[in-house]
Amino acid sequence: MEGGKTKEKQSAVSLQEFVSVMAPLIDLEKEAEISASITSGASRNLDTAQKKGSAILNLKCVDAQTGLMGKTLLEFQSTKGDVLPAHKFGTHDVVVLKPNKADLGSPALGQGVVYRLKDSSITVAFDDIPEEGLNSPLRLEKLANEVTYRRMKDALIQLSKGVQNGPAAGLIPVLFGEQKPTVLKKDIAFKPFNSNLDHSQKDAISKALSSKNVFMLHGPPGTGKTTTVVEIILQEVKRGSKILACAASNIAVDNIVERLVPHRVRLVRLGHPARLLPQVLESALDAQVLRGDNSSLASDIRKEMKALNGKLLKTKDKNTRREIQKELRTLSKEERKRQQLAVTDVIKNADVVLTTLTGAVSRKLDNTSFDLVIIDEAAQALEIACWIALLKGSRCILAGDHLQLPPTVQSVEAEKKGLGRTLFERLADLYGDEVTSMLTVQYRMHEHIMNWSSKQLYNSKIKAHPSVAAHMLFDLEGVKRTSSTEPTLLLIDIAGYTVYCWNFLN
Ligand SMILES: Nc1ncnc2c1ncn2[C@@H]1O[C@H](COP(=O)(O)OP(=O)(O)OP(=O)(O)O)[C@@H](O)[C@H]1O
Repeated sequence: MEGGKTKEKQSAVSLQEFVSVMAPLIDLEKEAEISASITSGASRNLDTAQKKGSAILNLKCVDAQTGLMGKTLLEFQSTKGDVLPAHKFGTHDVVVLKPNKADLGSPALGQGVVYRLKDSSITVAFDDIPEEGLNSPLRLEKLANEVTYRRMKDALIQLSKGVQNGPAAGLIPVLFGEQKPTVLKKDIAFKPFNSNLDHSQKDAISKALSSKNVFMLHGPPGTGKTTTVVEIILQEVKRGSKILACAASNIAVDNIVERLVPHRVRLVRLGHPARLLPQVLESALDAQVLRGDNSSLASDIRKEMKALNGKLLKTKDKNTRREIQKELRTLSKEERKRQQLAVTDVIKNADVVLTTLTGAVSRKLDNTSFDLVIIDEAAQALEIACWIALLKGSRCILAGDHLQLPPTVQSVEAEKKGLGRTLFERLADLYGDEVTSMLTVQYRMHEHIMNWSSKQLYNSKIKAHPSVAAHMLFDLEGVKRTSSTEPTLLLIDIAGYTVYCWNFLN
């Protein structure tokens, strides 16, 4: 396996060492994130919070729409001008809505996920519409993502105890170097769904299919890592495997969903609808639940309950009231059961469940185990986040490139002590070529751009596919051949206003 020239191999880590080292590092990282957010001591004051970008004050609610699978979308604008003040909110952030004048620690009117951002407005998806307070000035506060840390801590606890009988019982010793990985001696032949696969992709897929516990797909930039992951999923579904496919980011998960949908795979995408790309919403759990029989039964029950509640308000007779309340309790129990059944049905019937790594902790997956857990972009995910998903399966495939950017770690101390060292990198050191295949044909860039990284990082093994090897910007439709489109690579030093131009063709 290619490991770059400067990287030093680190010694194997035991399960117990991993657990004891990681637990305090997760706390450090959580503290670093909280201290950058509104709840920190440094920003107890709302104006400071707004200056830091973690709160937007003086908002008015200008529109409310239902949609997005039962969520309520509330749009907010500034009461003080056309443009929102500078802020650090992004789509997918979890936020709370409060009256503008409420104290920092006061309860929220509602919690939601940022759905859309414009210069002049911010739209948030709420599960329930806040009942009161929307007519007064409001503010939004960005929440530190504490849930993620809690989920990682839980995975660590599960790892350290009680997993002996879980689905990953056989996988854990292999990933901590206590047992050797098992690989079938004979490569598995398969009939590809994608007829364009190159030799390195086919070879990797064959090896992935013959792996018994762990396989690593090393995909340098533009070499078709996700294309290969999709083919592996299709082949595994054909074999009858139930698969959990994850990545650290929502966008990477959606990318796989989009590529699987044309193959009519029975799949379900878990996650808040406000966080999904519009083109994958049909595959979302919420959408499929709403289409199910149990869900329409639950909705009938809710209508019945609404009518009964109306009757209850008008009834004075004690006995009749008691009867109605009893009936309401029974109906409420039935409604919850139907909702849960609707979710269970969808997950049970799916061959592929797709979610972010931290989303894999969902209660909805509590009683489901998988034949295979696939993690895309595994070299950009914290190892402990990978374990949230890995604990649910007996076999795993990790796809990534540990020679590209590592995951972002906010705490300098946690970074120094190893929080950012990925499972992908660790296994590359532990087992290397034994469990790894590298993709070697790239489909993205001109050969001259590729050559540098190929030589420095991948032992000159990467080849450019003929379709891109010599392609130039001016080959694109509508792009003129000029001094700035002629060079293969143009670096502009904007700090010194000096333009350096490398024309690799000369
Ligand atoms: N065998 C192939 N034949 C032709 N085109 C291919 C092949 N494999 C991948 N591609 C194309 O190469 C591009 C990169 O593929 P893909 O997105 O799967 O790669 P990746 O390695 O995941 O990318 P990234 O560098 O973003 O991680 C895509 O446009 C894809 O369609």
